[in-house]
Amino acid sequence: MIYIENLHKSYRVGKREVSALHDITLHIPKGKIFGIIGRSGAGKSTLLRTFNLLERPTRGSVCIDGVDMTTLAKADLDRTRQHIGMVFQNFSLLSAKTVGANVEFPLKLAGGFTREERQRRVDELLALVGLSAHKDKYPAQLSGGQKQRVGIARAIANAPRLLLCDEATSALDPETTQSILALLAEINARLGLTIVLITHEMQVIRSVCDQVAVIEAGGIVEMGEVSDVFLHPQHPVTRALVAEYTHDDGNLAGVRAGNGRRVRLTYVGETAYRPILTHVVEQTRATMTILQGAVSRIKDKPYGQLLVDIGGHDEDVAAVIDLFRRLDVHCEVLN
Ligand SMILES: Nc1ncnc2c1ncn2[C@@H]1O[C@H](COP(=O)(O)OP(=O)(O)OP(=O)(O)O)[C@@H](O)[C@H]1O
Repeated sequence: MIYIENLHKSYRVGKREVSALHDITLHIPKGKIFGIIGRSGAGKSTLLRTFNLLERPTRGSVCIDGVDMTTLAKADLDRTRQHIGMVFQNFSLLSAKTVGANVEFPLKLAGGFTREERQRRVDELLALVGLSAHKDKYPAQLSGGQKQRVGIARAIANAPRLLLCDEATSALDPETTQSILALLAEINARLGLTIVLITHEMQVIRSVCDQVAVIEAGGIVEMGEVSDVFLHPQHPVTRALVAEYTHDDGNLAGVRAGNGRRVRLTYVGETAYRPILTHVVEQTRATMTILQGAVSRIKDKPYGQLLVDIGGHDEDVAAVIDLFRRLDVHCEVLN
């Protein structure tokens, strides 16, 4: 649905040309939630803003549903933009207008609706985001999470095909963040809307995204299904972002264990519910010490990740690793 090819963006700062994005190529399938993660200054906002041409690329193409946005004349671009919603970190609500009027605003801009039609649509949208009781309040009377719900209702008012989220949860506390992410997931599932979000938090990616691109210094360094990238990060930047989230640096300085092999075990799907550790301990002669572990979910998929120390004779340790692999457990030997 979205194809970005060989995209470059540079800014002129004084006499210097500063490159913000270089050679970005990515494909986002229809109906998916696609996350772009990176550190501050990596180029996330610039990249997101090229999707609706708020930033015009210096080179390259941005094709949405077969139309290269960079080739559109102003009137066509304005029309196409009405099918691309955007949600902002600071909500960007009109403070002098009520919640209802904020959501109605893009419908008025688009034109073609009667007053009654607009009111019906506003009521529908406020029900969808759980704010029916707040229609006549002003933004200042709402919590951050409620403001973002208004921002989302406004962004999807014209039934866009694509929703761009610019750090939509960065200003919110962890609990509110989860409720907003759940709302985005629900909208994605119910309306089949493609969502592209940028974030600096792996937690956001893990909770809702299907696919992810990791961006660093204006280039994509790793991209793929979230379960692959999160559980088997390859690039140092991705490894660091995952390690910050899991508090797992692979060394666990200060944790004392035997002199065995330190192994990271990763398993996804149904395996997460099976008593595999008991099975392996019963079947082999090695000892096993759990140094760190988590059983959680990547979007809807359960996974487990354990750091263990496996002690015993070399052949016993090898037998354990072999048995884990036969049980579909990914083993990464760290020492
Ligand atoms: N209008 C501009 N003029 C000059 N340089 C810019 C401009 N906008 C962005 N840049 C530069 O482009 C690079 C990418 O910036 P961008 O805002 O896209 O990063 P980011 O990953 O979104 O960062 P953050 O998470 O801090 O918002 C940075 O080096 C930034 O200084």
